[in-house]
Amino acid sequence: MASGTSRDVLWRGLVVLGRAIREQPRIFAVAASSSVLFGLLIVASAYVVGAVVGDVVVPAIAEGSVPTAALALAAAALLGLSILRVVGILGRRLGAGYMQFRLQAAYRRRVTRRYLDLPLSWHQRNATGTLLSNANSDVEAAWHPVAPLPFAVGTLVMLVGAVVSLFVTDWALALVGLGVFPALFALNVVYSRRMAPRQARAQRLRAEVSGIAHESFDGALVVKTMGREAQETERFAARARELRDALVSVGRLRGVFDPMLETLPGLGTLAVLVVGTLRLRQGAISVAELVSVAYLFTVLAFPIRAIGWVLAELPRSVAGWERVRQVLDATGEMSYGPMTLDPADAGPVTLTFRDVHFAYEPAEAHLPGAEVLGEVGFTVPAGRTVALVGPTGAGKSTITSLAVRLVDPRAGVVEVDGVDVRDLSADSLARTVALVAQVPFVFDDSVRANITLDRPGLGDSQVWAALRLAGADGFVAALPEGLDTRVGERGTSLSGGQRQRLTLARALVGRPRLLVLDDATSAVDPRVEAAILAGLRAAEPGRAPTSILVVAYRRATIALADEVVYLEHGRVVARGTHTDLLATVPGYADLVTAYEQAEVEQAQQQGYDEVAPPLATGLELEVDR
Ligand SMILES: Nc1ncnc2c1ncn2[C@@H]1O[C@H](COP(=O)(O)OP(=O)(O)OP(=O)(O)O)[C@@H](O)[C@H]1O
Repeated sequence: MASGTSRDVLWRGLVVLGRAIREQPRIFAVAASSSVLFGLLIVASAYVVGAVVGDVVVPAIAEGSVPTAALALAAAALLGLSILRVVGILGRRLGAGYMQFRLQAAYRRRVTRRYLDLPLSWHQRNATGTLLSNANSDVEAAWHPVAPLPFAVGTLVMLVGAVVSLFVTDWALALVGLGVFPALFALNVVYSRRMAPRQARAQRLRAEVSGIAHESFDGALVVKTMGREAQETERFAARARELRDALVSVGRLRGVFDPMLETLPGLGTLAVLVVGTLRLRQGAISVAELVSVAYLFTVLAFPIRAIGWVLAELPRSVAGWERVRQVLDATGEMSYGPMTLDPADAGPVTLTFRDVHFAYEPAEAHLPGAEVLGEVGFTVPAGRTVALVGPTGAGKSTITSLAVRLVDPRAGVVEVDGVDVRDLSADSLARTVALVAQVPFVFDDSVRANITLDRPGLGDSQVWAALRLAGADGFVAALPEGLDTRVGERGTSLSGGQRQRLTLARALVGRPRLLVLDDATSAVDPRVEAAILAGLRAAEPGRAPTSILVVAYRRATIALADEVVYLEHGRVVARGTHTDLLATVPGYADLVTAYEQAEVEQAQQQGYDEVAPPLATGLELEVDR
């Protein structure tokens, strides 16, 4: 079983190497041919050294003088071989390095590109730490054996050359070679087979350690506030210990096999000297030939290790490659249609949900996912605001994800201006709709970069206009370097409400024709929130009002909406104006009242991060509706 598995790993490893060669054929050709040149030069140098000893040194000792011409020729031959060997080493090393690092870079790009293409459901099933490990250490591991590969290929050619030259020299010495070389090869194979499960385990544990570390850092707040430091440290330490043990076991195996691999060629040289001396006595070989063969055995030892390096790295490479391939082969990415919504028309669009059903993919693929939305139908008319209201878990966030096509419905259709969102091109969709999530994500960059995200054609005037609309111009202007202020990792130098408004400005600067707000201003003072929403609804010179779908919890925000869609258990229970629903739907009235009480308590307990400015004239009337 074990050897079957190792054979399997060996085969799969060779397939991975084959892929590496197919991807970088030219660089591999340069590196491998340099290495073959080096290998053949090793064999040649053994015979040149033998010839120098036999034809120059021995006669010189016998006669007590050295003919200058012979000495000069010997020196020139040895120097020439050395220079050619340097060329071979240079070509091999440069080629192998280029090949390895180019493959790593290409696959890092492919993996991260794939992450961006894969759907939200895939990301929800895969931990961030694992994704980091895939793009980093798994890609590195996959292409690790590429570094010694050209050397190993050159060594194989060198071995064939060495055996042939041994047979040409003397059959008895050739038999010694035939005994030692296959034994070395076999030892390398046994080594790599033993290494296979150990390396695979270490690679898996590396990913797990990275996953736990990432989760602990990400959840540092929870860990600290809940006093879970010790448990979290132990959780990490336990897996780190497993990794340590796995690596120690790798090291132990190395410790056993490395000396054997080192000793075997030495024993070979000894055998050559014993057998060679006998053959010399019999007059079957000359001194030059004996020296050549003994020298050959000495210099062969090191290159043969290259085969071992490749074989020993194969299991780790296979483990890394399989994990990388899982990402590259993962399916479920959304295919986009060819349609676009007329970009010249920057006016608001109509969003329509028609009998939409949705279920999340279950954790276990064979189980059916429970339906979280059923028969959902409503419309956000162009330029109007619709509020989604419902108890927790009712499906509000799911609806916002469907509206911006982060996920697709199981049945039914989501339309923008009468076009199924699945038929829209990715570009057109991104230009038309924008989602602002409850948890804002801010990059460790300047305020300006966070808002423009390198989208073309966005100057400072547009950035300030968006900040104004998002109610963020005041605090940004007060920052030490204004738009150039860096906001720290995840915007740590900003308050929650400031971060939310920054992400709102980011969505607004692209002038979306439909804005989807998933409780996007929850950390902002309610009156500021209402002012922002009122500003978005109002048409200004040069700016049409936006269609807005907003998940709302506050009475003031809900009251601003033209229509309220009230959800319970993934179904639309009632639609109408806030006032109508208050009067006719008891569940709705209870919920809004409960929200209001919670709001008052929150305001009393913590307040908000910024004092509300006076509301725009006339807004108070609207809010108090
Ligand atoms: N990634 C997910 N995988 C599986 N089920 C999910 C996932 N996200 C949400 N759900 C389930 O879908 C249902 C609707 O969730 P959703 O987040 O849309 O509700 P919500 O109304 O926005 O809730 P809240 O007000 O608490 O944010 C819930 O039952 C929830 O458990």
